[in-house]
Amino acid sequence: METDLVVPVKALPDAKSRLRGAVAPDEHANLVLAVLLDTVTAAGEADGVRRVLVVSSDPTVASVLAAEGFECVPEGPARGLNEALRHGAALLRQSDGPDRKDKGQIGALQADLPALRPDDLAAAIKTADGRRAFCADRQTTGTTLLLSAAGHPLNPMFGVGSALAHAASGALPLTGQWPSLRCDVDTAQDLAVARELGLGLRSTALLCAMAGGPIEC
Ligand SMILES: Nc1nc2c(ncn2[C@@H]2O[C@H](COP(=O)(O)OP(=O)(O)OP(=O)(O)O)[C@@H](O)[C@H]2O)c(=O)[nH]1
Ligand SMILES: C=C(OP(=O)(O)O)C(=O)O
Repeated sequence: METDLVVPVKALPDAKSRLRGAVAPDEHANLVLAVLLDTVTAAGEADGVRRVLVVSSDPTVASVLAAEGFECVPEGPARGLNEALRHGAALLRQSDGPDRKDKGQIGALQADLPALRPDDLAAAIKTADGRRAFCADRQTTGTTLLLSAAGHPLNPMFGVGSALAHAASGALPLTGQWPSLRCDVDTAQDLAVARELGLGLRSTALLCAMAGGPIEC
């Protein structure tokens, strides 16, 4: 069985506000884009992943992803992270052929995993084995990956304390090590941890290119 992933991204001027200050103000949007590209590149290379669909109404996000060959659709009429995820999941389900209808697993993957390794994501999906499941972030309170049960709705509950909410909804906590899947970057400190794990090519290139930036190359 293969899994389709929805990756939500806010409008760039508002995105990753807690990460502001990690790089110069005029590089913030480029950092958000580099982190996104590293995330979707690794996700697309993971065994068990069939499609990666970004949901964002930001035109720059859409054009950068299109240029790199990734799928992006605008948000639907309802605003908010969980609404964007539901919208992406519905579009994926609608486009399923008869062989997959009502059988596929859909996941929500955060867009801020710049150290993501395809093998960590593949191992988490394999462990879920078609069950509703989630992977908590390294602080254990947030969620970096939520998987629907095969053929069932995603029912996303992202937001403050989402790990508890997902567990309470019956999702299986995925407890493997998978540090790259747990390291979402909300703050400059998270970015430093991701850097220790090993950033993807885009984030590495951006940070290296910045004179006096946080990475010495
Ligand atoms: N499409 C869409 N994505 C969203 C929305 N709200 C949050 N996201 C995305 O959901 C993911 C998780 O959100 P956060 O980690 O809180 O990221 P953020 O909201 O950009 O960060 P902060 O401004 O620091 O809270 C990020 O990839 C966001 O871009 C939304 O309303 N629509
Ligand atoms: C919205 C979430 O992300 P974060 O905690 O990284 O803001 C979440 O984990 O549910």
